[in-house]
Amino acid sequence: MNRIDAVFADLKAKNKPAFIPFLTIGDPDVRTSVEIIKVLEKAGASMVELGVPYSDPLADGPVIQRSSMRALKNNQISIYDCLQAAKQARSEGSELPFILFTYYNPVLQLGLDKIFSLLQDNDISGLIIPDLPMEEDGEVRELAGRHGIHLIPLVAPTSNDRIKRIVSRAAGFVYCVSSLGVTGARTEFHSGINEFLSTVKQSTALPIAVGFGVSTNEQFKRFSQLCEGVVVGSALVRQVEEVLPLLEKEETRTQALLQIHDFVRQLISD
Ligand SMILES: O=P(O)(O)OC[C@@H](O)[C@@H](O)c1c[nH]c2ccccc12
Repeated sequence: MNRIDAVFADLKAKNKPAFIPFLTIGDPDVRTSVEIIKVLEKAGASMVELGVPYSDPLADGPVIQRSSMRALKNNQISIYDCLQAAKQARSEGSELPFILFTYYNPVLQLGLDKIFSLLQDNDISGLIIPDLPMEEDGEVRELAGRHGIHLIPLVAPTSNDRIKRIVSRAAGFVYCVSSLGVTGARTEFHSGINEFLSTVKQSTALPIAVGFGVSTNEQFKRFSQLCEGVVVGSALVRQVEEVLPLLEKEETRTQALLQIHDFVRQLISD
C-alpha cells in the first residue's frame, strides 16, 4: 500500500485530520531541511511536501519566492538534492510519506522516464506539479501509476465543471486550493469555499486536503472539519526565515528548531 493511503486510513480510524506541511528544500541548506523534516514529524506532521526551489515560482507568494531564491543562491538545489533530503530523513528513521512538490520545468529537464525511477528508488509516495494542466498530464499520470507514485491534482474554486474530470484521475488525495491568487498566509478565503470543498468531497471517494493561506490554529481547526487534510506552507516557511540567524550558529540551532516545533504544535493543536 502507498504510504499516503496508509496514513489517511490510519487518521480516518482515529478521526484526525492530516497535517501536511510544505517545506522549501535547501533553505538554508539540505542538512537543515533534513533536521526540520524530523522536527515536523515529531511535532505531528502526517506527510511532507518537499518543495523543489524554482527560479520562476509563478504560483508562489513572496515568502516562498524568497525561500526558493535563498535555496538556489546558497546551494543550486535540484530535484536530486530534494530526493537526497528524503533519503537522509528516511535513514534517520523518518516514517513520513514524502510528496515531491515541483513545477513542471525541472521535471522536463530531468526527463519523465528518469524522474519516476528516481522517485520510486527514493521511496517518494506522491508528486504534485502545480503547473501541469489536466489536458497535458496523460503521460505523467501513466508513468506515475506504473511506478506506484500518487499524482496529486489541484482543484481551485474556479475549476467548476472541470472538478469531476480532475478528481476522476486523482490518486492519493485531491488538493483543494482555498483561494485564487498565489500562496501566502491569509485572513480570509474564497467566498464560496465551503460549497467548493463540499462539491469536491461529493465528487470523489479520495481524501481531500485544503491549502493556500492557512496560518492559524483557528483556520486549521475550521478546515479540519471540512477536509481530511490541511496543507500549510508559507506560514511554516516564514518561521524558517525568522530563525535563519539562529540556524547559522551551532550554539543556537537547537533553539531555532524548537521554535519551529512549537509553532507547529500551536498551529495544529486540538
Ligand atoms: O503557502 P500556503 O499559502 O500555506 O499554501 C500551501 C503551499 O505553500 C504549497 O502547497 C505550495 C507551495 N507552492 C505552491 C504552488 C502552487 C500550489 C501550492 C503550492
